[in-house]
Amino acid sequence: MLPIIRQTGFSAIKRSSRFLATTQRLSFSTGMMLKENAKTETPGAKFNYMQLGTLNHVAIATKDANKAKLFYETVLGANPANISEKIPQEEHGVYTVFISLGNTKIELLEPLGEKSPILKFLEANPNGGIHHICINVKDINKAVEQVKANNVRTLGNIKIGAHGLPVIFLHPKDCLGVLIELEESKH
Ligand SMILES: C[C@@H](C(=O)O)C(=O)SCCNC(=O)CCNC(=O)[C@H](O)C(C)(C)COP(=O)(O)OP(=O)(O)OC[C@H]1O[C@@H](n2cnc3c(N)ncnc32)[C@H](O)[C@@H]1OP(=O)(O)O
Repeated sequence: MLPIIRQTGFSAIKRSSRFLATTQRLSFSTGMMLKENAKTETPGAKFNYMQLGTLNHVAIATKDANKAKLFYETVLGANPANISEKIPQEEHGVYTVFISLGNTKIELLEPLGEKSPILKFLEANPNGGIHHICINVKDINKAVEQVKANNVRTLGNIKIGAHGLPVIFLHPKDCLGVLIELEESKH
């Protein structure tokens, strides 16, 4: 039994059990070794404070965003009023088109420039495919602190994303094979 449980009574036991369950789930699902001292720290101080929010968008890489946009509109019946223009995101090396679905969005990504981060993905997947998911977080700095404490690599620094809000990408090799973008948002 951990020293913290012996010393601080029943409510601490409940909190510690919840915390340990959380760290065990994290350890199981990511297959990563959690830092040795994490189990003895105050519940919530190092883990689970980033407050994962709703799904912001699912991003689909494509060689031609206008063609993809037409597919969503004409074949899948997306309301044109819910589809954005194709917008260059110079800092990210992509063009984006957003299709609002009410509770979330689809982001169509087309490469912009020779250094676009989605070029290799499209080489490997010439017909395009799901490139990343974006999840809202309340505080991106805390989120970065928490993922780094769990040995998840961030890709580059926090940047301003397509919605004018801070975003950061997490390495797919550290996230069960999924490229994850976190966006600081109230949702
Ligand atoms: C506008 C903005 C916004 O929404 O606000 C955006 O969306 S910007 C959207 C575009 N921006 C970004 O994606 C920024 C973050 N992305 C990156 O830094 C990069 O694209 C990486 C994810 C590191 C991939 O790098 P790179 O293209 O050089 O490929 P790589 O061949 O070295 O990839 C290393 C390993 O990761 C895998 N890998 C690569 N891309 C992946 C993806 N999207 N999902 C899952 N796995 C992926 C590869 O298969 C490879 O695995 P193996 O080693 O097993 O073969």
